[in-house]
Amino acid sequence: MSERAPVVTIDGPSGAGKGTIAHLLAKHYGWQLLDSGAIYRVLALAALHHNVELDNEEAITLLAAHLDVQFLTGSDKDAIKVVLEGEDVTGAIRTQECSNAASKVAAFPRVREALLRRQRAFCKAPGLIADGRDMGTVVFQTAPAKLYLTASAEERAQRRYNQLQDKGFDVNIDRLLAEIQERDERDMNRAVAPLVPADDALVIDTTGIGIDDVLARCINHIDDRLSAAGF
Ligand SMILES: Nc1ncnc2c1ncn2[C@@H]1O[C@H](COP(=O)(O)OP(=O)(O)OP(=O)(O)O)[C@@H](O)[C@H]1O
Ligand SMILES: Nc1ccn([C@@H]2O[C@H](COP(=O)(O)O)[C@@H](O)[C@H]2O)c(=O)n1
Repeated sequence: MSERAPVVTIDGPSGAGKGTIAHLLAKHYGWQLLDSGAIYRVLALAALHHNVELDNEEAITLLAAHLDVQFLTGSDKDAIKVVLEGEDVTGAIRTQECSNAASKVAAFPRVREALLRRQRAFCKAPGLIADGRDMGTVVFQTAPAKLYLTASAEERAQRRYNQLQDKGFDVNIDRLLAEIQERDERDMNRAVAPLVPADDALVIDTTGIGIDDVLARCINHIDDRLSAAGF
């Protein structure tokens, strides 16, 4: 990690609003953005493409160590293009199949180890907003400002339902809720880097709170923590 580039970590379960807030914060501060979930999603997709069994830790670790992925920012800074082995997979990594597969491969300790350096390389001046599950607890443990966003599983399922409906997908809310609960269970109870708030994270329960309010609370906290840390 570059010595003086500050990192803000945002962890939490699926649908808590991490990605939304991370993008807004990256824009607000003019910093780099790490969507670490996208790395696990790309790895899962690579496994599916190469017919690697999702329970084969050794083969998945090898894939992780050699993952040929690029995150490209074009003129529209909000849109990050994800390219796996030369193929644009920006949309393909967002399917429900890929979400579940990502959370399976993410449970392997050696896979997580193999992806650590790649994630830390995102930390560059003037600063980094890092979104994931273990950003504050493992990957950027010394970050000066840490956030943990959460919301009830029902609200998170409703948000995902609205998001998918807006995109024209026909979805079933009970199924979305079951998938969110299954992923929470796997992410929170795995042996390595389980999803928990870092001891020094500000936890925000966003149930019933709009995006603008959540953003304002995050900025207040970050500004306080950065100035306390001398940034
Ligand atoms: N506070 C909020 N109130 C209402 N809707 C929200 C709020 N925060 C985010 N959303 C909406 O919820 C959906 C999911 O948000 P987002 O993708 O940011 O979640 P996430 O935590 O990054 O999920 P994942 O970990 O699965 O990527 C989006 O459609 C977003 O606009
Ligand atoms: N730091 C992280 C980020 C993600 N994961 C796993 O990947 C899955 C997909 O993540 P999204 O944020 O894109 O939904 C997630 O369910 C986790 O299993 C992780 O382990 N660590």
